[in-house]
Amino acid sequence: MALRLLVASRNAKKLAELRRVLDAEGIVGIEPVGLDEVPEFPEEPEDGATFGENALIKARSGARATGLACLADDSGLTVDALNGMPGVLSARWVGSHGDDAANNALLLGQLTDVPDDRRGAAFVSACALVWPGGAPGPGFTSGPDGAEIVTEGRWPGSVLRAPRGEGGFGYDPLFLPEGSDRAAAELTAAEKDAASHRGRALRALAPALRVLAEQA
Ligand SMILES: O=P(O)(O)OP(=O)(O)OP(=O)(O)OC[C@H]1O[C@@H](n2cnc3c(O)ncnc32)[C@H](O)[C@@H]1O
Ligand SMILES: [Mg+2]
Repeated sequence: MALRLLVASRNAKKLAELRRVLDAEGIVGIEPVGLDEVPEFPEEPEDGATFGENALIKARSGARATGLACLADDSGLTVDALNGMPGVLSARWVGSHGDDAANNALLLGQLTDVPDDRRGAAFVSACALVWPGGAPGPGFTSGPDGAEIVTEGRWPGSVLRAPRGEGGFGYDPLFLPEGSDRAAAELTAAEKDAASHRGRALRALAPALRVLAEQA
């Protein structure tokens, strides 16, 4: 029987990306389930100082509430000219949560006077996997809600001067990946997954997911 893995995100587009990369990795014996398929549980504030801390907050609370192995991503855009911000505040840069258009407009405004050679930025994703009852073993350490592992992926690039493209979500229309002549929002889903911070973090987690699938 396949092991049920809770993929804990309230962001539908992020969730779709996580599911897509999991699918592409072809890990046999894991069945991803969404938050809408488990009984509701209270959300904990994402108040960590780093992406890794926040990813663990989400994955630990999902695992604790459901008893299922739980995967969570915490991610954002770090902009050099803003000393790494919006960073962990990316989803709520305007103050309220999850308004992509307003976040993008604010970021563009903040960078109006920043010249092209200082518009460097990177997307960062931390993916955390928490396994209740799991043994610390290859890659896993012991945490309060089970064995756990955190991986990180980075996608370097720069911030454009105007939005481009309709794909992806969040800051994708403003992000020009290094070596690309198209914005992240102009890439196909497969192109984004191959290069993105989330794709990289999740692929780094694949060996641990295979261990989990085998021992279930
Ligand atoms: O916490 P969950 O429920 O997973 O959903 P969320 O949208 O709140 O996710 P985060 O707390 O990790 O915040 C991530 C924000 O960073 C931005 N972001 C992350 N990954 C991105 C990507 O691939 N493309 C564009 N923007 C991204 C976007 O604004 C997200 O809302
Ligand atoms: Mg969030």
